[in-house]
Amino acid sequence: MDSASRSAVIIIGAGVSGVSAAKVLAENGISDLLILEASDRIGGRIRKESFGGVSVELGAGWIAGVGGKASNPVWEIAAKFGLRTCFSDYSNARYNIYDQSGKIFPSGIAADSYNKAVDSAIQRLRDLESNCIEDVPGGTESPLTPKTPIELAIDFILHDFEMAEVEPISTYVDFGEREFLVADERGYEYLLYKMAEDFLFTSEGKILDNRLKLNKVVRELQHSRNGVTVKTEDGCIYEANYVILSASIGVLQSDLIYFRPPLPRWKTEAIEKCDVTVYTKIFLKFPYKFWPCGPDKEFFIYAHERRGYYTFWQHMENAYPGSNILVVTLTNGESKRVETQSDDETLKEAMGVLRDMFGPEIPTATDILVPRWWNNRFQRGSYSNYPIISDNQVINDIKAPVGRVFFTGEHTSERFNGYVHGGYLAGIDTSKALLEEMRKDENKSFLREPLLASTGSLTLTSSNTVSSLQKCDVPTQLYLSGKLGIPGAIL
Ligand SMILES: Cc1cc2nc3c(=O)[nH]c(=O)nc-3n(C[C@H](O)[C@H](O)[C@H](O)COP(=O)(O)OP(=O)(O)OC[C@H]3O[C@@H](n4cnc5c(N)ncnc54)[C@H](O)[C@@H]3O)c2cc1C
Repeated sequence: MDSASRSAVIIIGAGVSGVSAAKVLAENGISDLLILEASDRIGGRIRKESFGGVSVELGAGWIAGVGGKASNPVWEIAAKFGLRTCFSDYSNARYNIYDQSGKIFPSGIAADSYNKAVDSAIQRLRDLESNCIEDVPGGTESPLTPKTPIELAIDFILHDFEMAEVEPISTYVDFGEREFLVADERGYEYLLYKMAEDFLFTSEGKILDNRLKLNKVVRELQHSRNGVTVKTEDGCIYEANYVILSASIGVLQSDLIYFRPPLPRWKTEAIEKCDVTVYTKIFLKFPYKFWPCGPDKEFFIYAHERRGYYTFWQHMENAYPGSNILVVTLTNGESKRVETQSDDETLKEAMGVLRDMFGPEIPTATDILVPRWWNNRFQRGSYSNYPIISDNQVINDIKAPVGRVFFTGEHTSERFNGYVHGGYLAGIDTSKALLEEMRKDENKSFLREPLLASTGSLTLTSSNTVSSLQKCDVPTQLYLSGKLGIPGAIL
């Protein structure tokens, strides 16, 4: 059992933000770091699994935001390491809408419904901006409120999928509107291993460095001006000068991690204000194809009177020809509902929908994979979703450090929250902010040397500042009196 070993920085979580944060620290000479990850693998919400003979992505699947003026950094890393991807063309999805009797809606009706839904969404946005209505699901009834199955299906596509959002999204504005599906047997997570290789000891594709500790569920963070003590579920205690916490917004909203002293109110209020989207991709394997194939048929939609009921479908023939796999995406309420039932029940429902669309003769899927992001206590959802009209203070408060605890993760990315590149860039930003803080701390310790020398007790160096302070009463008093060290106002 590890007990009270002390590091310069402990990073909690080895998703993309934790790994990118650690890499920046290592590149800046902070090799005395420790990564504590709750699960038995790195990657977090980037996660592949073998299914039906291929590698499927349970979490992030697309590199979103490609082809614009600026280059998406994740796209650059993918290109550098030759990750296999496949362009996703959503533009025809709205012309592949099936009703419950298996008929495809004529393109004119589909186009009219789509335009109506866009008008409705724009109107709603304007109303929200002028504070006419509260942003509640279902909102106020208007003639444009979706009611029929096709309207509900399009409304779902518009609002629950980023590809058809009506308000501009920084990812697409900055990096471009194209999206590429990762279709690589090594998985999207391969990029994380390649990033880790730069600063952790690896051999034959495995990370063997003991600065990465898996299966370490952090349950308590005790923080003070002197440092941070981290307690894990298995009873281990780690100490550090600083902590970077990359757990998701859903985890921060849960009671998994106990802060001592508790986080200040401005922090907890901001954390509560951010919504969590649950987004679930259900994979189904069939003995043979019975759906139309081809690039313009990759995505198809099922119109049902229940909004979001097995609405959005994708075949995997473009990514993995011959795989005979379909993917259906559920969100929020439907995701949570399905997470609580057995996979057999889910299979039955999905088959009912497919038989509506393609007839009673189609074969039953031979295998099903249902990820459970909501019930995963290390995730509690899929990604952050700030209110459309949100004030910048919320996100600033979410990412602001509390004393020696720094926060990172996709939810702390002002422009790209919800995306892999958001997590990646957030990790870099947080580490840069921490390095800046460490530099300030170092300068302060340099300034206080003559003062401390006059006490005749000890001289602090930048590397041992915090641990020495902990051991010595006199400088601790000076430190706590606010004359030295980090400002008292932080806590
Ligand atoms: C189903 C789904 C689909 C998505 N699709 C896309 C997509 O197509 N494109 C895209 O760009 N993005 C997509 N995303 C979002 C993207 O995956 C995330 O934005 C990104 O991976 C988040 O990275 P992160 O490092 O912020 O968090 P995480 O990946 O969640 O990393 C945090 C890590 O902290 C660990 N942790 C949590 N609590 C503790 C604890 N107490 N102690 C120790 N460790 C802890 C977790 O196990 C995890 O490994 C999707 C996400 C999901 C779930």
